[in-house]
Amino acid sequence: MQEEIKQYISVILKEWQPLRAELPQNVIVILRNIAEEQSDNLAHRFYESLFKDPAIARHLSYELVEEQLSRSLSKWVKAILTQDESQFETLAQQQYHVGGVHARIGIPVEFVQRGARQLKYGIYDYITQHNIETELGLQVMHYAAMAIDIAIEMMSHAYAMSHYRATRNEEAYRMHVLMNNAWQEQGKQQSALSSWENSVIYGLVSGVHQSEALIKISDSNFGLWFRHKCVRQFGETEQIQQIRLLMTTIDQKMASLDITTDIPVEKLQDLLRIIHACCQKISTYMEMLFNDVSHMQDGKDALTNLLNKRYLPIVLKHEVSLAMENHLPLSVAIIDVDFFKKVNDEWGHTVGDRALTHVANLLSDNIRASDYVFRYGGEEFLIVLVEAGQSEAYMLLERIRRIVSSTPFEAVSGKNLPITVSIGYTVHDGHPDYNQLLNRADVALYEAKRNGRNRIEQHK
Ligand SMILES: Nc1nc2c(ncn2[C@@H]2O[C@H](COP(=O)(O)OP(=O)(O)OP(=O)(O)O)[C@@H](O)[C@H]2O)c(=O)[nH]1
Repeated sequence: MQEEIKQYISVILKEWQPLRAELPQNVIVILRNIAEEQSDNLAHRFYESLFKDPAIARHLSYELVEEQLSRSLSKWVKAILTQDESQFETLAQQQYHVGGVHARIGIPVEFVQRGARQLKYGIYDYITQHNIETELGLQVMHYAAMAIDIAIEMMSHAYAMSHYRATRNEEAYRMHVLMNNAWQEQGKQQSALSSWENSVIYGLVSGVHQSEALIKISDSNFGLWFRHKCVRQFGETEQIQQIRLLMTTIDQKMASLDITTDIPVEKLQDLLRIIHACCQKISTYMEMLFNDVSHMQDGKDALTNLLNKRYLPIVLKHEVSLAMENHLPLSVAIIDVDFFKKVNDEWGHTVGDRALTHVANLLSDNIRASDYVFRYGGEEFLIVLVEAGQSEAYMLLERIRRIVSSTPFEAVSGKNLPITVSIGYTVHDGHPDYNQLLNRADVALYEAKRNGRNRIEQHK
């Protein structure tokens, strides 16, 4: 779990734990009774209030609520009202999980808050209907309301963070597009870097440095671009951090010069060597940065030219809501190259890379125009098969499996290697969280591997 979330949880638990620790036994008993007798009713009340608003239909179906969500919410109510401090840590993590699911499904936070209000009304009704003595009733209501608020706050935090990440991705994407032409920008900045290097070399060698202050790299045109635009456009990537370190090294070396006196030749040569080596490294990191971006910009994986994973959530979210709105089938498959490590080990990474491109090409040549194929991980691919239920997905995937195993891959001239893939797939079951599709396809893939590879398994 991220450090930021851990800290957040620890602050909230510090508030929640004493509330629970100080509860008198008779309050705990009533809370337990409410949980036992009322949690199903409260869950029902929660969803009933939501379905009064037609806007919720975009996010949830009655069937899903009936079959799954109501039960989960009832369990949630029980846990919030009855669990003690020893279980709070787990409870907190569950709130984060739920908040993340809500963000993926796109259930707005205000709907959850509206439903939570119904839980409080329900608990209040219980207290008044059971003629619970005022002081006791007040304590029950106080704890129940606080505990619900605390749990919802954690959920909302997870939701907001998830949204923030998605927005940041979108913003990064927009910034890339704004850059218009990455190659042009790259050329411009590479030449700003060389021109700074040249003027520093000239200054140092010709002694101009004694009369004019040498410009630090961080204050040069390149440095300004780096500090203001580059970091914002690319985010805190590994390359950005390396470039920053290299710039600091250069500036520190230059600051240590005594420019009022002549610099000894060896010292000068040493400095020039360092500056040159650092600038070359900066240049290489810049190239990597722009290379990644130009591929990111069109959502493509650099090696295989397939879609990269970054935009998978956008596609899956869209396809899942289309499937739900139009009652259409949808399948997702994860495809993994069998014993791929052996290919790398025996033939080297370059051949391994070519094998991946070979499989990627077979996949994209053999899916329907409507489907999506992603590079999902190292030697894993993911296919989104739109409007394909169990049998159609199986047919399409079986065709792909056969084509891969029967198309020769020439590792080196005259030497063909057998390549096979294992496939796990699953059919959308109406749940709005696309992560479930990914998890289920993954489990099925594991089965396909376990059952001997070069085969397909479906998760049911
Ligand atoms: N050449 C190359 N290799 C990669 C790339 N990405 C991941 N790999 C390699 O893929 C291999 C995956 O190996 P494993 O996960 O052990 O699985 P496997 O050998 O395919 O065996 P099974 O999946 O169990 O059939 C590792 O050796 C990775 O280094 C890549 O982009 N290029």
